Amino acid sequence: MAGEVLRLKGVEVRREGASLLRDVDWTVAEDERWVIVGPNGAGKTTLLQVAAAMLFPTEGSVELLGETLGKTDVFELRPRIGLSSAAIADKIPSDEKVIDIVLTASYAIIGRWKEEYDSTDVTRAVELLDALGCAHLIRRRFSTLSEGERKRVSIARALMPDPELLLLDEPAAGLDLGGREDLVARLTALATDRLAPTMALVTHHVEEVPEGFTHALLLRRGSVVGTGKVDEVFTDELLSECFGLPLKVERQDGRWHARAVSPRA
Ligand SMILES: Nc1ncnc2c1ncn2[C@@H]1O[C@H](COP(=O)(O)OP(=O)(O)OP(=O)(O)O)[C@@H](O)[C@H]1O
Repeated sequence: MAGEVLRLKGVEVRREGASLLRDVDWTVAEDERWVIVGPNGAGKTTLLQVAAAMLFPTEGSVELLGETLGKTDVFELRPRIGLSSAAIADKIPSDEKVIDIVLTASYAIIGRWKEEYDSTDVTRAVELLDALGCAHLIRRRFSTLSEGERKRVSIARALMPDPELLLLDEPAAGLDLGGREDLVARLTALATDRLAPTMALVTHHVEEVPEGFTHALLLRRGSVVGTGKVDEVFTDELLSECFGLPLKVERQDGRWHARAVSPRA
């Protein structure tokens, strides 16, 4: 049986009197690929921040890669986790070269300074960029990339330190149809790669869930509405409860689709 990567028990996050997460239980095993789905403001990013050891819960316990949050040095724990999020992309200096954005992940820093990288690091960075369809961009400045290219470079960066857990916060947000489909195909390849890390991906849209993702967690107003295997969680009932409107959910050729049920139907 696969080992455990993450276990949240009774996790509560409160900020300025508001409950961002309430009594969240979530367990992730090594060979699982999770999607976290929910409407705006449900707490998805907050949950991912807890899973990335970037945010400590107000209450509850977090076991992460065999360590307990609050009893371990997070600076040793964080490099074992790959995180791709808009918040990180926003911190990248505008003149930073794509190759350096990926390379600097080896030191968990943003912005190349005077560090030395050996040829193995450079080869790995180029291979990752190539796997994500960005090899031709290595000399480009990040600020000149399209939204889709930025997303793919951010994922290559998150994979650079060979993480045990890969967390992707809305990787397909802002992409056009072609860009979304290209990214979903690349994430499908990653999800079905036996050697790829354990993964959790945040999205608003079931259409963005790549094949090969095995489990889903639904969040609404900070609470878990459903958790378990994707096909047991992506039901009309649970997704309707999660988004607060009557939805019809279908799976076709391995991909999911959801639409509102017309009142006349
Ligand atoms: N410091 C804070 N103080 C009070 N409320 C906060 C704070 N930080 C976040 N929130 C609120 O917590 C809720 C959850 O935020 P979070 O970013 O986790 O949601 P989300 O599901 O990722 O949303 P979205 O899909 O819109 O990105 C939101 O309503 C947000 O306004």
